[in-house]
Amino acid sequence: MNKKTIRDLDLKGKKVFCRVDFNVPMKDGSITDETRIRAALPTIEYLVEQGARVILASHLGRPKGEVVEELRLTPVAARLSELLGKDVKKSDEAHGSAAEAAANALNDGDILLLENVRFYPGEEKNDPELAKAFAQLADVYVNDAFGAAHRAHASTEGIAHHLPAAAGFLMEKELDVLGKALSNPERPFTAIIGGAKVKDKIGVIDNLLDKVDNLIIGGGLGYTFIKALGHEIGKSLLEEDKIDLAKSFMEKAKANGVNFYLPVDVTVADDFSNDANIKVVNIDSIPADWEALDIGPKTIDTYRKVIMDSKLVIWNGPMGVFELDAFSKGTKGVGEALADSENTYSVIGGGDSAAAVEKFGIADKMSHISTGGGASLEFMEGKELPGVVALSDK
Ligand SMILES: Nc1ncnc2c1ncn2[C@@H]1O[C@H](COP(=O)(O)OP(=O)(O)OP(=O)(O)O)[C@@H](O)[C@H]1O
Ligand SMILES: O=C(O)[C@H](O)COP(=O)(O)O
Repeated sequence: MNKKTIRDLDLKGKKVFCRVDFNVPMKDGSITDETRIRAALPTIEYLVEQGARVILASHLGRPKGEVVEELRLTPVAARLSELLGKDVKKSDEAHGSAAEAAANALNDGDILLLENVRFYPGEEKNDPELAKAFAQLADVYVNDAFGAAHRAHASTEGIAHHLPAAAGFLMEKELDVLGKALSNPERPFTAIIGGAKVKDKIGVIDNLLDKVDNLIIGGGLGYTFIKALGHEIGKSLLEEDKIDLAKSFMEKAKANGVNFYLPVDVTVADDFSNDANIKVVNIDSIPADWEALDIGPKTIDTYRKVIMDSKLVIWNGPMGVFELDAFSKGTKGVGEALADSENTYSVIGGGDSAAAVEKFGIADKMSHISTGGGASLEFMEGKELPGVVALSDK
C-alpha cells in the first residue's frame, strides 16, 4: 500500500482520532453481531500499547443528522470495554467543548468513544467546519473504518486533510486482501455473484469479467440472465430493463474467455414462505405461476466443482432466499464448498454473504470475511475509496 499506516506514526502521548466502523446491528438496545467491534481490536490495542490517547469515532445506523436515542454508541462503549478488559470512556458529543474536555483529560493509553458522528448534519455532507472540529480534538488521524471508506464524510475523508492520516490494521488488511485478489490473483480465480438485483451488481460484474477465469451467478439476479437466454422464468425476479445488459455480459464473458456459469436447475415455490409447495425443476421448465427462490442440486454440484478447482474465490451475495430454510440449500452448498476446499483462498465480500456463512457456522473456515458491504462492492467495481485516497502518502 502506498499510504501511511499506523506503524509509520509516532504515537506516544499523542491524541489519536481513530475512525472505526462500529455500525453494528442492534436489537432492543443490545448488539446482535459484534464482528465489527472485534475486527477493530488489533488497532485499538496497538494504539494503547504505543501510549497513544485514543479517541474513537464511528457512525451507527442512519440518523440523518439528528440525535436518535436508540442510535447512541453507549452500548458499544460498554461492550468494547468488556472485550478489551479496560475502561472505555464515552462522550455524549463528538466535537465541541465537552468532547474536547474529555479528550484533553485522557492519559497515555486511555480510550474515549465519541458519540455517533451521524448525529451531526455536517458528517454526511463532509462539511469542512465539522472536519476541522473533529481534527481539533487530536494530533493524528487513523482510519480503520474500511466499511465506511466508500463514504466521503467529515470523519472519514474531510478530517484527513487536517492531520497526519494513516490506515489502521483492519483497513490495511482489507485493502491488501481485496487489492491482491484484483491485481495479482492466484488462478484459477472465480467470482460468485448473487443477491437480489442485477442493478446493484453491474459495476462489479463488469469489472470482474476483465479479471476472473470463472464467473458464477446465483440468487435473484440470475433470472434476468436466464430470461435473456430465452427461458420463461415464471414469477421469479426479473429486471426487464437489464435483459440487454445481461446479454452483453454473457458476450463479454465469451470474448474474454471467462467461463460463465448460470443455474441449470432451481427450487421453485408457489409462495414466498417456508410452508410453500416447492419442487426442483430444470431451468427451461419453471412453471408460470411459480417463483425460483434457490439454485437446485445439479447447479450446487457444478458450482462446488468449480470452487474446488479454484485457487481464489471472491463471493458476494446469496444464491437464494437463505433467510428461509426451505431456500437456503444453494447458499449453504456454496459456503460448504468453500469451507471444504483447503487449497482455495476464500474472500467473502461482506453484507449478506458474511451473514450467511455466520448462520451456517462456517465463518471460521473462510480465509477472509470483509467487514465492508458497500465498501467491498465498490472496491470490487474498481472504484477508488475516498476514505483511503485521503490518507497521507508514504
Ligand atoms: N431467487 C431469489 N428471489 C428473491 N430474492 C432473493 C433470491 N435470491 C436471493 N434473494 C435475496 O437477496 C437478498 C440479498 O441480496 P442483496 O443484493 O440485498 O444483498 P447482497 O448482494 O448480499 O449485498 P449486501 O448485503 O452486501 O448489500 C437476500 O435477502 C435474499 O433473500
Ligand atoms: O454498514 C455499512 O456498510 C457501513 O457501516 C456503511 O454504512 P452506510 O451504508 O450507512 O454508509
